[in-house]
Amino acid sequence: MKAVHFGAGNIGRGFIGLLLYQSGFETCFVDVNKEIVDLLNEKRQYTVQLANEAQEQFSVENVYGINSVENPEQVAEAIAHSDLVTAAVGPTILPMIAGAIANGLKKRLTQTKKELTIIACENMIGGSALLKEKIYEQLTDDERGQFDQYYSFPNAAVDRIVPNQINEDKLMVTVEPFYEWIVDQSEIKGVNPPIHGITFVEDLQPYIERKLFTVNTGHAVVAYLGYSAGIPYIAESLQNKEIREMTACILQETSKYLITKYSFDRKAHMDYVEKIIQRFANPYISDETTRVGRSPIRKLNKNDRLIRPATQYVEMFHETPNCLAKGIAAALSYDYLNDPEAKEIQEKIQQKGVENAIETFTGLKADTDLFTAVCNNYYELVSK
Ligand SMILES: NC(=O)c1ccc[n+]([C@@H]2O[C@H](COP(=O)([O-])OP(=O)(O)OC[C@H]3O[C@@H](n4cnc5c(N)ncnc54)[C@H](O)[C@@H]3O)[C@@H](O)[C@H]2O)c1
Ligand SMILES: O=P(O)(O)OC[C@@H](O)[C@@H](O)[C@H](O)[C@H](O)CO
Repeated sequence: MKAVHFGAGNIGRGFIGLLLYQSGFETCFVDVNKEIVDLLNEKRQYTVQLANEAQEQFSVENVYGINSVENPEQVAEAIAHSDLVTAAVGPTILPMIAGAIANGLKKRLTQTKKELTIIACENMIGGSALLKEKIYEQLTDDERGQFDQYYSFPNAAVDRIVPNQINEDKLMVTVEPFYEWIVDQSEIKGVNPPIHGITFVEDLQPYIERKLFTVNTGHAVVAYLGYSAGIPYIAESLQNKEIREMTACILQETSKYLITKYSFDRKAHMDYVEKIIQRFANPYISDETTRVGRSPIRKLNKNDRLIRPATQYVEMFHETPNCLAKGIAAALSYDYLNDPEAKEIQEKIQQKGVENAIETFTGLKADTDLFTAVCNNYYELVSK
């Protein structure tokens, strides 16, 4: 079996590539990073190491790379002969890989009429659906009809903390032991991809919201508050009492929303939250606050980990989630200027004021209690 995976980065190599190999796939990594692609082609294998006391190592073999800038034709050819296409490039990059996937899928139709599953493994609601939308924008009506018949784009939730790597061996990836990959099987045409480690579900919504609004909401807040306190790493940030308590409070708010919306068992959900805080505190991982806080405009989007649980909370309980409001304010105050999105937010705040920035980046309306709470928390944070 052959898989084409876009994005040979942390999660691509450290999670998706590992499970694909363990499930018997040959994996073609498509990336724009020449160094990584060349190394994959030279070594044809790499090592994944677990971030725990035993530091267990796994060898991932049967891999190669294609540089999509230099060799777009090879990418199309690989997709035409593949049994699975996956991606982990980041939500904002999905539109940029859509053309290459569209070309490959068109070529595939000239050679076989077998079904194919395409899965975007990004931290967002509806990642594969967005990829499909961007691919379909490039097709004729006739091609859309054929794609509808053979290709499916099930959404997914992917969970494994993979920090930025600082290994001498540039292909090696250190990952946390925990992992979860959940795929919406109701969308799949033909048989489910035979990957050990995927959990197939009929309705992904509870799983993706639980993951995004617990792991990623909590993670983002630790990152922004940690950064603002001058702490470079996530685990170290959690040792700060104020940050730990604020994170717990925010996760109480998202839990209240999730438990009410999806009727999760309270005890099981609170155990899930506790386990996640322990994962953040993993002493064998050095995860930078600037990695976890990266792309704050994306994270402040109305459908992402901060605003969506806050607005859903207001809608459901008719009260303001004050801790989430502080987390949102912390994201707005994130002034790591090497991050282009943080820079853009800070420039907007300087030029037009924080009220304008809140409206622009979060979509919150100025006459709401949540907007006022975010604004007040922002002024409090920056005056410290
Ligand atoms: N790292 C994690 O802990 C983690 C966990 C779960 C989900 N995710 C999600 O996985 C995605 C990737 O995250 P990551 O941490 O692996 O990031 P990363 O930066 O390590 O990897 C992204 C890779 O995509 C490549 N890329 C960029 N543009 C490309 C293009 N046009 N074509 C092909 N490849 C391209 C980059 O060169 C890089 O190798 C994100 O959506 C992230 O939210 C990450
Ligand atoms: O990848 P992002 O930028 O959406 O979020 C940063 C981290 O929270 C994220 O990568 C987590 O490590 C991951 O989602 C854990 O499963």
